[in-house]
Amino acid sequence: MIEAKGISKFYTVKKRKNFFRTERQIVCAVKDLNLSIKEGEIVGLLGLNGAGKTTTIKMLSTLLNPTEGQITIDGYDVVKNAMKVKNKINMIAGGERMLYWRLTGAENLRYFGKLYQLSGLQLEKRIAYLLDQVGLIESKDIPVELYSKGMKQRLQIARGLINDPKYLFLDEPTLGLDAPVAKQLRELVRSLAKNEKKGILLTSHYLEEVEELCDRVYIIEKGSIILADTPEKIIASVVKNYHLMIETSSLSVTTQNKMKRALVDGSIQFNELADSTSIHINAPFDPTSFFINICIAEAVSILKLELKRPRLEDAILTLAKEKSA
Ligand SMILES: Nc1ncnc2c1ncn2[C@@H]1O[C@H](COP(=O)(O)OP(=O)(O)OP(=O)(O)O)[C@@H](O)[C@H]1O
Repeated sequence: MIEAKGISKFYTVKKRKNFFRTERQIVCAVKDLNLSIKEGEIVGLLGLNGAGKTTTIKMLSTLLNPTEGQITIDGYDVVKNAMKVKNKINMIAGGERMLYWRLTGAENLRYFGKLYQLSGLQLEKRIAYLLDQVGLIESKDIPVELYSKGMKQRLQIARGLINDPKYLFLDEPTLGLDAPVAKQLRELVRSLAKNEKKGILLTSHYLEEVEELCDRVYIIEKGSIILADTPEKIIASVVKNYHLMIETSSLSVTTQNKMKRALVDGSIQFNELADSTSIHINAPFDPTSFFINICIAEAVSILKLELKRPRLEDAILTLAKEKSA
């Protein structure tokens, strides 16, 4: 398990005071942050620009030392045992960094494998396995500069897996990819966690991706965690607005009035159609079963039913609005 306990990071920056003088200023990028990632778990780290995500990932991946607090990976302190934990982790970033364009796909993996002291048959087997996993075996001898964006990103994934890390940090892994390629990558990420039991920390600006993949999500703001829970619970705790549309056989005024009275909290609107009525309900709870029961009791046939449930994006927008209010 990765565990961060009370970590903070302060940067010292020089600010120009006037033409002749600069003064030192302390920037607090991360403040007293607690976080954990278990094996087999996909954990999301969300926050607005400048919230402290990159700084947190850099500390978790040994690229930066925390100013305060402690991070352990399977019990090893990342500062005191940096070499030991480096073999347990790796990072995959979106975009086109971290690859050598003049080298072929296989040569890139060979180079990165050697950095992890892999060599000989063991390394060649690993390279072949990973190229096969990410669907690049046919293109292994082509220079990376001739790869498409999707191919480069798949090679990034293979590179991040070269040392068979137990924990992976994924920073915007589907950035700029077409929908089908992004979908394939999400499936691979899910399989790495569920089948290979890797612990994964994911940052992404695609909130649907986070909602779909993550078991738990941390929301970070100004360097501190303000919410930590499953996506469903975060949505339920922040957004209290469900929209239900039911199209039924034509409703009498009496039945409409009964429905109005039954809905104690929320709003209801009826639109008469040619042979039916469409009912629009806004409520701070999921009103589906409640209204189905009323329809059954009133012998009303349901022709169509659509529930628009709130999404993680709605929760993040609500939180941002609350903070700026
Ligand atoms: N090397 C640095 N020196 C000084 N300040 C820094 C440094 N790196 C980050 N910061 C500051 O720390 C804060 C957190 O930055 P960080 O890059 O961790 O946020 P982020 O959530 O990753 O943002 P983004 O989504 O824009 O990448 C910001 O105020 C940023 O300006």
